[in-house]
Amino acid sequence: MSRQITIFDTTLRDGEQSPGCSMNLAEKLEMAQALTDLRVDVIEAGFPIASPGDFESVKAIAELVKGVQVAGLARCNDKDIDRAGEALKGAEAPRIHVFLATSAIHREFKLKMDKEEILRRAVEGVKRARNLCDNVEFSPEDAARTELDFLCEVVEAAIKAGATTVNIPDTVGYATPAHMYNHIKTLVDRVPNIDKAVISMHCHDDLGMAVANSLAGIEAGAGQIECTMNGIGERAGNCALEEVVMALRTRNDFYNADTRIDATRLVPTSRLLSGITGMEAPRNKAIIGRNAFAHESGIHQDGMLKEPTTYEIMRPEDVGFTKTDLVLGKHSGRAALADRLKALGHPVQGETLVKVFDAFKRLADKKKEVYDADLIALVDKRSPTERDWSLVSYEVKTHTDDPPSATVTLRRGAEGKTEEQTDTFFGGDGPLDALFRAVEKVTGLQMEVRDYRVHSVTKGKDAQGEANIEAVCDGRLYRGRGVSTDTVEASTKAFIAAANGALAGGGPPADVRRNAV
Ligand SMILES: CC(=O)SCCNC(=O)CCNC(=O)[C@H](O)C(C)(C)COP(=O)(O)OP(=O)(O)OC[C@H]1O[C@@H](n2cnc3c(N)ncnc32)[C@H](O)[C@@H]1OP(=O)(O)O
Ligand SMILES: CC(C)C(=O)C(=O)O
Ligand SMILES: [Mg+2]
Repeated sequence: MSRQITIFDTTLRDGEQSPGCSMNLAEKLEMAQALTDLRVDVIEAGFPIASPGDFESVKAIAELVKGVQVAGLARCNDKDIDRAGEALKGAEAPRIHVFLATSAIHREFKLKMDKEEILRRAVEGVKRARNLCDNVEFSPEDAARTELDFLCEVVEAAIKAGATTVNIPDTVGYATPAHMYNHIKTLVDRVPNIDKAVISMHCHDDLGMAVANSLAGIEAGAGQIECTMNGIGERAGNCALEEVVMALRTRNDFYNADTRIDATRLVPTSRLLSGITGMEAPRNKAIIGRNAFAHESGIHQDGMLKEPTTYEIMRPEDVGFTKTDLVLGKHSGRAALADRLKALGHPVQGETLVKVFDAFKRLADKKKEVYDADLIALVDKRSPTERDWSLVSYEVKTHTDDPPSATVTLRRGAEGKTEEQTDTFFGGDGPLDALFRAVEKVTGLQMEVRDYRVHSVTKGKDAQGEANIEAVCDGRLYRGRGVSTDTVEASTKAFIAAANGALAGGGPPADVRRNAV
């Protein structure tokens, strides 16, 4: 049977200390409910002495949430502890969390207290909190940089005074996994009453090791992890809840430990927090980032289609994503392209797949990501007849003081028997008009553009533009559509498509349409 690790969430306290992450009461309440639904064991709701607003938030959260412990932070002084006790009065399961730094640097420069005074104040603080609440956590702040002998002494005294949890913070993110393992193992081996309290990890991410250090503590015997959603917190942040929870679950074979967390709520909770704080998680963030279950490389996509465990150690549904995302781009291969086209209702195989794949790669070289609409635009093409012109190249020159000029090269004919023609037009109302006139010169048609629209059919800066043109030729109306990442090219293609319609003839009378409108 797996050992159950307590998840102490401090998103609303240490997380909120992250510059730019302050939350108002309504936001804190919404977040506290989401953390309860996520099934964290403890919510550290705030630091009640910090401000009237923080006191009210802790009080409101304590009264709102059920089935979860609510903690309030306090320094080792009477006012802080009493204020925390007051804020937590309405909680179903309150916890007072008192802290006092123990490292030499903090003793000498910040607190200006010697070891003796630290010991005395820690004991007094824990005892005062115990008079208000049965559930008391003590944190020797900066424990990771505290002399081990003194740390053992303080921890033993805090437990004797009534602490039910002893939290071992790496306040400045200085530790490495071996360092943290050694700290916790030393406490386990040397503190005589250590079995009377739960050992907790509270690691910061200054060297990017908060999750690894927390896990090292679990290996050495810790039973609680303090963490925040998306890893927000002081400076580089705290241990990320989603990462440490999924590390324990995915590597249960190694840790033989798990949590009560409903992991399917990780992504929604992460997104709620990003929405509230305006701090988006990076795309490549483990577990909850947009790329965490996305694959663009052909070899990986092929593996994923054959068997998802080839390239994924967790299932996206397990953490709250709907599915794996096979992103089509310049690194993708035929397997993923054919799979996506089939899902879009355009199954292609054999020679057609080879041709579409070729066009897809050329498009992907121009675009960061190829979207479904791009693919449909690639395959949804009527086959050209021998009479139809297609665009080979264009050049357009435009200047504020000179009239534009445009040169187009068009091709027509069947395989092996094609002709290319180039012509140039000087003048016109603008670059597009000059291009359309150049097309007219090649095709020998006279077309009057009656309607012209261009819009984006895919997302992003490198989106595909779609141009639609209605033009009149010999009193009849013809429509054309063109798609490209370059809107000028899309427009020229649309005009050529309308011209091909005119070459075929048989368009509706132009004035009939006008009356209908
Ligand atoms: C590692 C951590 O995350 S600790 C939590 C950090 N979080 C915060 O600080 C957020 C909320 N803080 C605040 O709103 C304010 O700092 C308050 C209201 C708590 C205190 O404000 P002030 O009274 O103006 O004090 P200030 O913040 O300037 O300095 C902190 C004081 O607390 C003392 N102190 C720090 N930690 C402790 C402690 N655990 N126990 C007792 N005293 C402490 C400092 O020595 C300093 O005392 P001094 O003024 O006698 O030198
Ligand atoms: C208050 C304590 C637990 C803290 O946040 C830290 O030491 O990082
Ligand atoms: Mg902290």
